[in-house]
Amino acid sequence: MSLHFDGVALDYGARPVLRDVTLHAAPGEVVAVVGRSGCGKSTLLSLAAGLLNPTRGAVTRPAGRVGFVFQDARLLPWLTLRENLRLVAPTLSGAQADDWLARVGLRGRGTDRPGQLSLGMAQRAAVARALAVQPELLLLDEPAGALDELTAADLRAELADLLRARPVTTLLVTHHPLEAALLADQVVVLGGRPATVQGTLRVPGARPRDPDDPAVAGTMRDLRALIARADRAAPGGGEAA
Ligand SMILES: Nc1ncnc2c1ncn2[C@@H]1O[C@H](COP(=O)(O)OP(=O)(O)OP(=O)(O)O)[C@@H](O)[C@H]1O
Repeated sequence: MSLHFDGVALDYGARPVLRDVTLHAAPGEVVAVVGRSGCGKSTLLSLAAGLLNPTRGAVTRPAGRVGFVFQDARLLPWLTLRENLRLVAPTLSGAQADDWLARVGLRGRGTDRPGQLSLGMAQRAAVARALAVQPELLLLDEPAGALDELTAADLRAELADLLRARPVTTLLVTHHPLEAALLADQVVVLGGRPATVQGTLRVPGARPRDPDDPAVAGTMRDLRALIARADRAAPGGGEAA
């Protein structure tokens, strides 16, 4: 099922945040959204989740469940990993929950509590929880943002494999050009204040992609050029600008 933003504007009270945002994610497609801090990426995810309504324009969302992964795992510390999964997917048996954990490299950890995990393991458990609901839409908000680079690389590889095994329409917010180049089919660059779509890039090559593939480096170059052009076209577009 697909996700469509058509001419979407969003104001918080009198404050315009997004203007004329159009993007389309076909069924099973991964669309990455990159942009400077504060430009409205989380707002875009809230619109995609149906937690906010656009001020103007239309958001057409897949009917069905939504899986979320945030920058931090947000597991309930007093529950086991198995119980954390079953809290959001109550129809799962304990064995099925363990199976999801095994798919993200956490075989045999179902009875652990979040406090027993490293950051990277907790983040993988959050991915398992998001996918265990069998979502029609997956929303990833900087999923590797809090991880060191080696752990982030593992998580990205894990996500790439999972999304190939079971494609889900996905909106991925990231600051990281490599993450977009590895995981996305399409990258949307947001910029300006209020933020508009400054450009869209189709990422060549089938997923999963090898980080050492020269095509991935080429995508990152193109993406950086697009971001730099967006900065010139819409200066002052973010808190970091
Ligand atoms: N509930 C709200 N009410 C008013 N303003 C808000 C609200 N939520 C966010 N904003 C403002 O809207 C703008 C966009 O915020 P948003 O969190 O969507 O940006 P972002 O690109 O996700 O930022 P970051 O990358 O730092 O997470 C910011 O200027 C923020 O201060």
